[in-house]
Amino acid sequence: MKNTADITVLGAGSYGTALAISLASNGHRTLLWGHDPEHIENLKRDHANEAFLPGITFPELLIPEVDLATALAASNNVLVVVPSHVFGQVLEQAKPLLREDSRIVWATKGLEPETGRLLQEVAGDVLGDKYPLAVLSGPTFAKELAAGMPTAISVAGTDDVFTEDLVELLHSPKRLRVYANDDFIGLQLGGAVKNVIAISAGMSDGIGFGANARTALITRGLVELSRLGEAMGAQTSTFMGMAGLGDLVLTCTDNQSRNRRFGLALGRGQGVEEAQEEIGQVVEGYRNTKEVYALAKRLGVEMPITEQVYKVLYQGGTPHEAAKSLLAREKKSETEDSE
Ligand SMILES: NC(=O)C1=CN([C@@H]2O[C@H](COP(=O)(O)OP(=O)(O)OC[C@H]3O[C@@H](n4cnc5c(N)ncnc54)[C@H](OP(=O)(O)O)[C@@H]3O)[C@@H](O)[C@H]2O)C=CC1
Ligand SMILES: O=C(CO)COP(=O)(O)O
Repeated sequence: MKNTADITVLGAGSYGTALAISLASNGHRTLLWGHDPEHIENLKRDHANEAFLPGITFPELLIPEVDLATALAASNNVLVVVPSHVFGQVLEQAKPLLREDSRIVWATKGLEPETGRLLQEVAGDVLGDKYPLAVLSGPTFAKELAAGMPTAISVAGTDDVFTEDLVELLHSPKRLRVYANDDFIGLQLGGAVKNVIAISAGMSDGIGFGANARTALITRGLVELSRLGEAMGAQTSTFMGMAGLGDLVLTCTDNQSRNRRFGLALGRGQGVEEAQEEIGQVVEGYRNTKEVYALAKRLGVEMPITEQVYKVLYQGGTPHEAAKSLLAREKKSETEDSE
């Protein structure tokens, strides 16, 4: 009995812990696995994750676990919440320890480094097509979720029963609305591209531009996301929902976003490395700008904001030059799609 759980969460950083708190608050026994034994000892001792979510006490049903085999044997529902650059590696580690009936969902937002593949492709590559897969995506700052503040999120995947079960596990009439969605690709892409646009919004504010510029970036960022989504087989209507417009507005406008704060620092003249170090947590958009830009080029999709963020992060461009280039673009119709 001791080792059974309703769900196991892999990744004991800010978002993995917040989701584990939310699930346990819903009355589900939740194992939270992390790879650092000292960190997990601290979680057990403090009944809180003081390193990532200070001051938030764990519900009783949240159990920190350091042994991956124990964590994966405890439940067939496995929620992966590690940064995208270690996603494949963590699945490789998990693979020999999974159960026959395991089902895998992730809340990681990003693409695979170097290849730019969607995480569904990475999961398929590592695990084959035996396990149901799903993704959670939407505007959800870890701290607010963990504090039980009202939040909404979307879930989509390969298996309707799994998607519905995830809605049941996560949904709370008091705190968390969970929308089922059938656009697996769109939800993943929205979560990756919004990080890049949040960096651009941060840069704009860091330079000292105002609400007009920020809003223009969000709006045209949404157009870039929709164009890329269309080229990849997503449903463009998805991007008017939680994983598109929702997450863009959240991360482009609020300083809880690490991607936005990273952009702010760059806009104020800090270097890329210094800005990342100062944030001290994962800034998915840093790596993912490279992947999103490469993907857009490969598919022939025009993404001028993404291109400018890429130039600042990887080609020595400055935020001022990026702004100048965007403003100096050819005049065009707002609804024109190809240019
Ligand atoms: N925070 C948020 O509000 C939200 C985050 N997300 C997404 O969730 C994902 C995780 O982000 P978040 O929790 O915020 O990041 P954090 O930086 O807060 O935490 C990342 C965690 O992953 C751990 N980790 C790193 N490498 C490995 C590994 N190889 N095996 C196991 N664990 C590892 C880190 O451990 P260590 O510290 O030891 O390196 C750390 O505990 C990202 O893709 C992010 O975009 C999505 C929505 C909201
Ligand atoms: O994805 C997030 C909120 O939905 C978190 O954003 P950051 O990774 O920019 O902090």
